[in-house]
Amino acid sequence: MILSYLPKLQTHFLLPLKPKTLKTHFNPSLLPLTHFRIFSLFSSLSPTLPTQNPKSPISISQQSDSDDDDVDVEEPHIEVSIDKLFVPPETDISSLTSSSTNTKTGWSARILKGSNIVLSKYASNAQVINAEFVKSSVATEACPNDGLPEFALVGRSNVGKSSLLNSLVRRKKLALTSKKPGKTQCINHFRINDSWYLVDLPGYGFAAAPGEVKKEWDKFTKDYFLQRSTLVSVFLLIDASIPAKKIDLEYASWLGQNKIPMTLVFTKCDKRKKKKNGGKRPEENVQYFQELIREFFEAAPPWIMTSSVTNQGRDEILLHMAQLRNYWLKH
Ligand SMILES: Nc1nc2c(ncn2[C@@H]2O[C@H](COP(=O)(O)OP(=O)(O)OP(=O)(O)O)[C@@H](O)[C@H]2O)c(=O)[nH]1
Ligand SMILES: [Mg+2]
Repeated sequence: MILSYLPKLQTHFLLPLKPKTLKTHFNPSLLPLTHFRIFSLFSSLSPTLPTQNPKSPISISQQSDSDDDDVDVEEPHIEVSIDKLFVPPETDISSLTSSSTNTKTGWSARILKGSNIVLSKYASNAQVINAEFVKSSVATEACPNDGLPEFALVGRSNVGKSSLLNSLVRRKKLALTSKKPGKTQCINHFRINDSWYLVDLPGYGFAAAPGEVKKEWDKFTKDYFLQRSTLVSVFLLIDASIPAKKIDLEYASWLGQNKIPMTLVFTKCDKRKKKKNGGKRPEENVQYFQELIREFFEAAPPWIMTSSVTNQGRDEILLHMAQLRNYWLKH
């Protein structure tokens, strides 16, 4: 096995930064939704997309099964232009615009629901059969050294990193969660199916911890990103129930500048009451974030909408992790 970063061969995975510095001020309201090219491609977890004229938008509904007070049953629509799709290497997307299956391989590309991620032939063995906590570390050198591939969950304190991990492994309390920001304080390794790791990290931004302690978290977390050779991709969590935060854009920018592969995971998509959340629906916040991120990235990073309450996006993230992992293992 060659322990190299997945994206080295593909600009789609590299997400190169434009040579720009982050603006100190941004105003999402200056970026109306009409700036998006109206061209939709979506799929559910059905084997192929329905036949569509690529110029006519496809409506996709995302139903919630939660009875949370903050959840409503409105079906959101997000539109993604074809040039904003995340296309894994060796993936032919011609079948996205037709129902035809590649006759040689019997395989046909599709887009994961609530995301811009095209599913490739590498997306196998996505189920979690077992998951176990392995260790907590506060330095990269102290992390497990068995060479297994891993995915790290990072994001602002309280964004839902530990909750997402529990959702992915279908366990309520494998990772500890709290309403109080600052719960996770170490690099926590969880081994999945004895073959790969999910890594829960401390949050950045506001946390119930002294400044010096938070600086220390930031230092060992960033050192881990820069040094960890088995890190396949970072999953940067963004709260979709509130408008974009500058600190999240700065974090995405830092990851990009350091060429660290990244997937954006929008959390708390079940929180849909406009009044409670600054007047925007999660899908609107997601779209604004896409627009803002375009300032810093030449290619669209992969992104996906999730909820640890309704488990929205759980199967899709596992499929995406499977394709990143299997590609990494073969290259
Ligand atoms: N409605 C809703 N609440 C969520 C979701 N994910 C997490 N939460 C809540 O958000 C709070 C923080 O969740 P955690 O998973 O502990 O967040 P974290 O990012 O690990 O936080 P730190 O470890 O402190 O950095 C908890 O009260 C969770 O129940 C979600 O998808 N929807
Ligand atoms: Mg946590």
